[in-house]
Formats: sequence, C-alpha cells, structure tokens
Amino acid sequence: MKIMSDIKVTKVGIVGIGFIGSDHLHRLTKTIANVDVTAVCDIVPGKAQKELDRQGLKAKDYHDYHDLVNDPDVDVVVCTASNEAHYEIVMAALKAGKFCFCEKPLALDANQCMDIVKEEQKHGRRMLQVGFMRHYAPEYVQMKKMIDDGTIGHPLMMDERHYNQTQPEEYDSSRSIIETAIHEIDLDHWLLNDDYKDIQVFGVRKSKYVQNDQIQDPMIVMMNTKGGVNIYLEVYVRCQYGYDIKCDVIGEKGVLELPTVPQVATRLNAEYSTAILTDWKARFESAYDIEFRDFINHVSQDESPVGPSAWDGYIAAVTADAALQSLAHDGEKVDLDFPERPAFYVEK
Ligand SMILES: NC(=O)C1=CN([C@@H]2O[C@H](COP(=O)(O)OP(=O)(O)OC[C@H]3O[C@@H](n4cnc5c(N)ncnc54)[C@H](O)[C@@H]3O)[C@@H](O)[C@H]2O)C=CC1
Ligand SMILES: O=C1[C@@H](O)[C@H](O)[C@@H](O)[C@H](O)[C@H]1O
Repeated sequence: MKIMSDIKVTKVGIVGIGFIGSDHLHRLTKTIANVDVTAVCDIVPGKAQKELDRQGLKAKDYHDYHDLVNDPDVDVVVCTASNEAHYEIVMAALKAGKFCFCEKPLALDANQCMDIVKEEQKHGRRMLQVGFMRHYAPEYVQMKKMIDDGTIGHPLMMDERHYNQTQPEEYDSSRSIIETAIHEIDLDHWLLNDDYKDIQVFGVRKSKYVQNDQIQDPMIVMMNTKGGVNIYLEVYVRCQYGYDIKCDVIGEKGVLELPTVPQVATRLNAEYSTAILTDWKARFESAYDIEFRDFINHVSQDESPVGPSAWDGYIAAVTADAALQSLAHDGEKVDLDFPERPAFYVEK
C-alpha cells in the first residue's frame, strides 16, 4: 500500500549569500524540515556557487535577484543581502506575490519601510516576516513572560550591552544603529509592552581599534518609554574580546538578567573560567532555528507568517532615524511619536 503524504515541500530562494545567507542556507537545507532551497543569488559572480559547493548542495545560481524572484520554482524569497538591497528585493518579492523573509533591518529608513507596508497591505494579508530573531530566543521569551507576570513588579530601568568582537573596516555609525542597535530598538518595547517617548545617542572616548572617522565606537543609546522606563544601551562593535550581549531589566522588586549561552566552566591551574562566544551565529543559533521553523510552518500552509512584521520593521526604522538625528546633533534628545498600529498588523 502506498502511503500518501500531505506534507508540502516549500521551495525557497535565498538572495545574498554572505555570512548569514550561508548560515540560513545551511539551516534551511539541514535543520528545517520540508524545505527545498531551489535557487540562490549573489550579486558577486561565483560567490553563491562557491558556498553551494562548500556545503555540498545543488540549486540554481542567479546573479540578478529579479530572476530568482520570478522563478516559478521559488515560492518563498529569503532576503539576506546587504542592508541597502533589502528594499528593492522585498518590493520585488511582494509585487511577485511571494511570501518573504527579510533579515533586519527591513530597509534603510522609515520611508522605505512605509512603502513596504503599503505594498504588503495590497495583498490583504501578511506576506512578510522580518528577521528580528530575538523574539524567538527562549531566554528573551521567558523574560517577557516574567515581565508580563509582574515577577519583578513594574520595570523601571533596562541596562544593556551589544558588543561585537569586531566589524569590517568600513562599518560606520549608521550601521552601528540600523544594523546592530536595531535589535534592542526592536526588542525593548516588545519586552516592556510600551512605546518609546524619546531617544538620545552619543559617543564617548573612541577605541584605538577604530580605523575610520565615520564611526563613533563605542556609543551610548538612551531611550525613555511613555510608561517612564529608562533604557541604557552600550553599542560597541569592536570590543576585541568577544560577542557579548547583556540585558538586565530592573524592576520594583527585583532584576531579570539575560543568561549567556551555557558554557562549561573550567577550574584549572588556580583559575576559574568560562568561554565567551565570538559571534551571533552560535549565540542565537536556537533562536534562528525556531524562527525559521515557525516561518516555514506558516507559509508552507499558505498562511501568513506571524513573527515580527513589516510594521515592527517600520517602528524600528522610525526609532533608528531619530537615533541618527540625535547622534548628528551631539546626543540631543529626539522625541518619538508613532502612528497607531494598523488593524492589519494587530496580532489575532
Ligand atoms: N539577524 C541577525 O542576527 C543577523 C542579521 N544580519 C543581516 O543580514 C544581512 C546580511 O548580513 P551579512 O551576511 O553579515 O553581510 P554580508 O556582506 O556577508 O552578505 C551580504 C551578501 O549580499 C550580497 N548582495 C548585496 N546586494 C545584493 C543584491 N542586490 N543581490 C544579491 N546579492 C546581494 C553581497 O554580495 C553579500 O554576499 C544584513 O542586512 C544584516 O543586517 C546579519 C547577521 C546577523
Ligand atoms: O544582526 C547582526 C549583525 O548584522 C550585526 O552586524 C551585529 O552587530 C549583530 O550583533 C548581529 O546580530
């Protein structure tokens, strides 16, 4: 007797095969069930094919994302290209009527994000998810639940750190905000169930490891929420020693502390030590896995994705635009005001 399976294989095309594109390619072919990566694309000739070969995979290799987006063998577009290419790739995917997963930031600024929001709404249902994977990290999910439960009373302050070991030489202040701090910008109001009231961004003494004058590194981001919570975030993208993410939520009765990834501690030669990770791949591995499982589960059934939305991408971009404005004006406080979340983007 032949057993019929109703499990549908989702045909995915990935645009941008750099650091995270390669990682998601591996994830979608080796970790997430019922996915066929039918096509890849990178603007640099040969780059995507080299990665396919390295991972022992076969897929169509395009150099122009339009060809991938319009390929009938691609049902879902995953955009892992550089920030400046997100807008055009996402718009093309939406215009072609395809579900789309776009890495953060959704686009370069709030205007571009609003265009995407409007394009998505033409479909009458959500078609897009943004790669704010921390919403899926079990430790942040637990923190949110404890904040909602009132475990520490009302949150009063947040104390955060977003340190990268290093970044490419051309990394500038704008990227520190729209590519690095954007994670906390997106995450904190979600954790707190609150909206931002204002933001301030300023530099401190520069690290000697900063080679260009286009970046302020480290920089301090401060936000106040409408509910009166003060958020303090250090962004330091060339800290040299490792990848270090801190998130303390200080409440009326206690403190919630984000755990670091479990590492075996060593007691040896009169020393007690634990390793610190060096990049986001290992630090948020389970979050990326859960995120893609959820996204694929929905779109494979022709259902809208339910993870971070284009509206979340837009809210983050409005905040990031204000952050850049503050940095350009020596850390002046910039007020924030957001339009009401449209019904289209309210969770059902
Ligand atoms: N959620 C997360 O934790 C992470 C998200 N990201 C995001 O993913 C994106 C990519 O980051 P990385 O992989 O680190 O950068 P990368 O520079 O290593 O890779 C980007 C790739 O996109 C390609 N590309 C650029 N424009 C293109 C176009 N028009 N068509 C096709 N390919 C194009 C580049 O040639 C490059 O290979 C960024 O937007 C970044 O913010 C990156 C790392 C972690
Ligand atoms: O999203 C990411 C990168 O694009 C970004 O460049 C890093 O700073 C972040 O830590 C990482 O999570």
